[in-house]
Amino acid sequence: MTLDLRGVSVKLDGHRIVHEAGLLVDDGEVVGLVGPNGCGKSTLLRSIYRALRPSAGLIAVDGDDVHRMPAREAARRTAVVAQETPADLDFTVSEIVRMGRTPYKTDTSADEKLCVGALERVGLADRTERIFATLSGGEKQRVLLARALAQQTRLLLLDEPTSHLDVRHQLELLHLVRELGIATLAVLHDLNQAAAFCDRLYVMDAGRIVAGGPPDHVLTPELISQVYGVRAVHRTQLVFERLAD
Ligand SMILES: Nc1ncnc2c1ncn2[C@@H]1O[C@H](COP(=O)(O)OP(=O)(O)OP(=O)(O)O)[C@@H](O)[C@H]1O
Repeated sequence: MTLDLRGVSVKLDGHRIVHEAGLLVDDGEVVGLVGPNGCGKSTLLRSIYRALRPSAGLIAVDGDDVHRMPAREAARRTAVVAQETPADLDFTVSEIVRMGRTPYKTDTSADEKLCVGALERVGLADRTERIFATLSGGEKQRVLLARALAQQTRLLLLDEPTSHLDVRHQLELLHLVRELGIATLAVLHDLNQAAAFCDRLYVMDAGRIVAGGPPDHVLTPELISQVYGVRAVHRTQLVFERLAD
């Protein structure tokens, strides 16, 4: 499954927030989207999962325009882990994860098994009957990932998936996503983490994609200073790894 964006512009309330963005995620590739607050990353991601319609350009998943396919077909191809929405709050954990099966119109014991398996993978099999609203921020984020896993798509979109997670759960989520081996586009804020975890990065600034390529090529001190207005300095620091590694 590939994701191909060409000349995508998105307007909100008459303001052009994303300007002619182009990017590519190949099958099995993990690609990061980084950039300063307010540069348009979430807006671009929302246009890919059809929460917003672009004013211009093409968003193709496996060659087909996502905005011209039925919603169910789009949901069979693309899963998203974004921030929680108010609509999720009153459901139990297992109900939320079962929503991942909605595009398939089935309700079988195989679906049930898949959902239990997804919750096991994120380490929350013991929370199935809890009301989503009562979970911690990190637990909520992992439930939303379990829902995306249950959706069994070949393309995964992640919007700041580690923002509420402690260091161990951050590493576990990132490793889990890598293990899935599916095309992934992730909005990330931690540049070191993005560099370690992604095959390629795109950098956004003021609504435009200003750089793209392997992390080492993209995250130069010059670009970081131009885009973020800070100096990048190499220093020895604590690096965190999973105990299993
Ligand atoms: N309805 C709206 N009308 C006008 N501008 C909007 C609207 N919604 C969002 N924006 C603006 O669009 C810009 C891009 O927002 P977006 O959430 O895509 O940025 P982001 O890069 O994901 O930021 P962050 O890193 O802070 O999450 C921001 O300046 C935001 O204020």
